[in-house]
Amino acid sequence: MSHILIVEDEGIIRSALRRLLERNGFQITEAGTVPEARKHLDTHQFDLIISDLRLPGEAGTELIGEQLPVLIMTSYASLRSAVDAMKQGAVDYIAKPFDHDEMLTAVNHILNQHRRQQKPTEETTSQTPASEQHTAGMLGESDVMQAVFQQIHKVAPYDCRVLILGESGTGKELVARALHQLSPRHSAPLISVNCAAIPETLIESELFGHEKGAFTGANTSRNGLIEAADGGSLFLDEIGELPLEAQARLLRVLQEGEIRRLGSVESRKVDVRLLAATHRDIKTLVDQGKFRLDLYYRLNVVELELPCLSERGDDILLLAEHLLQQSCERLGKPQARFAKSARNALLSYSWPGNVRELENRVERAVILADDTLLHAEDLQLPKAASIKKASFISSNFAEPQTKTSQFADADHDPAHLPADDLSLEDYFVRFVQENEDQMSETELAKKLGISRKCLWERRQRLGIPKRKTASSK
Ligand SMILES: Nc1ncnc2c1ncn2[C@@H]1O[C@H](COP(=O)(O)OP(=O)(O)OP(=O)(O)O)[C@@H](O)[C@H]1O
Repeated sequence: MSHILIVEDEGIIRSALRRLLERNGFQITEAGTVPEARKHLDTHQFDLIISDLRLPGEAGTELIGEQLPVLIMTSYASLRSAVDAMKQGAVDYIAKPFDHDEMLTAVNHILNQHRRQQKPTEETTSQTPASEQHTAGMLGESDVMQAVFQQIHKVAPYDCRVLILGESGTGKELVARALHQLSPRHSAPLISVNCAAIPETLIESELFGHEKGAFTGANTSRNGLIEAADGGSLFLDEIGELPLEAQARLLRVLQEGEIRRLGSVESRKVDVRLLAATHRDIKTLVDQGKFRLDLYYRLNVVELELPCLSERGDDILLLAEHLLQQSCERLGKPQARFAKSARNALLSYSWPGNVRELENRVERAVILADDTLLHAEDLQLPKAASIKKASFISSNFAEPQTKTSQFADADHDPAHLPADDLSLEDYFVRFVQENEDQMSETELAKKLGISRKCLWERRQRLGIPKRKTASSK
């Protein structure tokens, strides 16, 4: 079980965070100040420190450098202080009040990454060729993944822009992290922005920053995320969703190496390495007039394409075993293993949701199985006939009998139900699946009467990643 040290002087926040993390299987120790935290560090082994930035006496950043990952919380949601913390070596930051899911995602991500980083060190001593097996936490022994790792190692040291392509859940964000970690910029921040998750009206001010009074509600001036990445790398995920106006501004930044905040007449120099990713076929977006050709050329200095999970052969088992071990540890369950039937099922399923879907199915199997030997049924893989749609829908749900997971049976797939029988969620799923090939995320959100951020969040919650289609990769 991972042991986390929480350093927070506000008792209410500290105990709320403790409850959240304990409910999710972590062992917790609390401290109110940095000296108190140091006493615990002297006597106990920890896997992660989560510390408030501003504490009475010494700042939370004083704990950085203890050989442990430090996640900084800041109620002063100023990007500047968070970025400063990252420059000093914090692995991530989170603004208070934090969202529970966001906190758990950050914690799990950091712990996974930390564990993976420990492994290559152990393996280097036993002469394993590190670059071929693990590239900054990515697993894969298949030829296709080895080719990807080689490309990453070749490209990372140079300052060139990289466009990462691949279906949803194939590991595009991990590739961006690897490129940053293996680059000379690794000690500066990597700022990741999901262009599909930021409301269209805010995207320009988030990226480029703004001056006071630049628009209604701009009460103070603010740095944008591009400036926050100065000296480091900027990862623009789902770049295909960037509105055309923001594309024009981004193009200017790339051409001139300068940024102009909204409402400002002055430009500032920025030194940022741009990494971008999309699951869409960006050339089709260019043909449709939705993506600027000149920006595409600027971004696409090196193109790196990730194979779908089903093309990675035995890597499916390698990843599944790894995820199984991680899930058992995280959930505090005895170590489980796959029976032959489960291994065969893992290899013959088509994995439309790729590694993310595999993660979800393995974790659910660990939670629900009564035994430590997991069988094919425990993975609840949809039958061949309903794989294409049903597998997306049930992949994120822990309970086997939820309304959504019953779609694994094609008769209950919302695509086959008459419109009158649909719940609002069914309707949402059906509408998205029927229209996503012809519409951009912005158009879909507009038709549904919700924001793009909300669309993105619901896609995550309902487990309907954007899928490969004629107009998307
Ligand atoms: N080769 C790999 N080894 C280990 N874990 C992996 C690998 N590839 C992906 N993952 C894990 O799968 C999950 C999805 O990966 P990631 O978020 O990088 O995918 P993505 O392509 O960026 O997805 P999306 O397009 O939906 O944003 C993450 O939890 C990541 O850690």
